[in-house]
Amino acid sequence: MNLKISNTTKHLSGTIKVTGSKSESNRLLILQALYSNLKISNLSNSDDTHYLQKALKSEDELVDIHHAGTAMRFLTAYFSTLEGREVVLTGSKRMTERPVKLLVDALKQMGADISYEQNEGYPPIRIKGKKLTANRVTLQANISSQYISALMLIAPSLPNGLEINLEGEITSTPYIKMTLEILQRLGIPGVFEGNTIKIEPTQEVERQTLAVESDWSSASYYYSLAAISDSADLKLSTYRKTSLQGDSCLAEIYKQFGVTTKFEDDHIILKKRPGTKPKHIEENLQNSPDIAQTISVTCLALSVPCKLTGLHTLKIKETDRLVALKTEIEKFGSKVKVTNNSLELLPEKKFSENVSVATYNDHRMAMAFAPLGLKVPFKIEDAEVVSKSYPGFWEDFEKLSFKIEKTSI
Ligand SMILES: O=C(O)C1=C[C@@H](OP(=O)(O)O)[C@@H](O)[C@H](O)C1
Ligand SMILES: C=C(OP(=O)(O)O)C(=O)O
Repeated sequence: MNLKISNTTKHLSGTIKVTGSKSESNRLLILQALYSNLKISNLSNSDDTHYLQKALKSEDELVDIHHAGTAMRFLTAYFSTLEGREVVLTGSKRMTERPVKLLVDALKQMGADISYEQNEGYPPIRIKGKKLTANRVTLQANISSQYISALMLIAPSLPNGLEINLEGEITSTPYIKMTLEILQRLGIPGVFEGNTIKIEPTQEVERQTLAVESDWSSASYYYSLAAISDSADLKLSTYRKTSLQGDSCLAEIYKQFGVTTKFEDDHIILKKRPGTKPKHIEENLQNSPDIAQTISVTCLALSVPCKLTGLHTLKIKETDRLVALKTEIEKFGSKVKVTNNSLELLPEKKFSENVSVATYNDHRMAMAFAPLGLKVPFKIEDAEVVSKSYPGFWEDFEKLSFKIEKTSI
């Protein structure tokens, strides 16, 4: 499905209920599989969460989690602990290019039986579930925090708990802290100090319901809309002032664009102070890689030069996001320089017309570009990709006066 999008509204206003955080949901689902006393509310309706739920219920040997990276990593650890169960865990073509070696090696250190079905280091993998008794593991922490969260999630179910020693610079740290805090909220003792994480063995947790906060990465597209608009008044629910999600740093980052965030009850109100535009933007996004695309496009729309660093994980996500951003932003006439871990935007004041943005099976390519419709009409290819994290995205944008038409390219 290709969409032509535009929006000529001067003042943006509306109320949007954003789906639950995919990161929180996917952690809680693994924990629910280990501790049946746990109930979850406001679960994400994303494809990734859906495929994880399906995988956890499946009794088949072949388990396919499509594009869901966290599900792939979390299930690799989970299935390794299921005694007597044998699965082949696979995903989309892109998933077979997303590395799992560091996680597999760590699990093997703990006694797991995992082998590669095709290419060493990548899915599909065959896992023969075993009782894992080792209580100490070391792994490199600068490639993906998902490997570390995966180990932390199974840690309390191991007979001796787990001590995880992290080597090298730790990337995407807020996601590790989110995992720890969710464990602690369930009553599972754990600490993360320096380069060491320790999780205590826990047989049972108390009966309880944990409420998932709505997704902050999804909120980023509304921050971008507010920043690009002449004026805005947007109400997003359900959000909390103290979030487990690192992407809540958006509230701070978008102040530079004149976007204010007011926390009220269970929602936030975004307002745009008219006439505020930064001279340039410089951010290290090592702790919040998923908002790199959003910020790049906000800056493109406002012709604000920007330099984003800490982007070394972007190459192994749904697509190589650095290359994808450069290719698609340059279609609008601006220049982009990328390295292995940074992106620099050298914007032009005008936008090329009749651009068609390719999305590379990456939900965030579609959603990050969408707010640019406030400045110039353009097309988005394969717009249904948004369902990976936010299936209702286009309906929600229509509520904000976006004109969205199906088109052939
Ligand atoms: O643990 C998580 O829920 C996630 C961790 C991050 O991945 P990396 O640690 O690979 O950067 C993030 O990009 C991803 O969308 C979700
Ligand atoms: C990187 C992402 O997801 P995952 O790694 O779980 O596929 C994302 O949602 O931006």
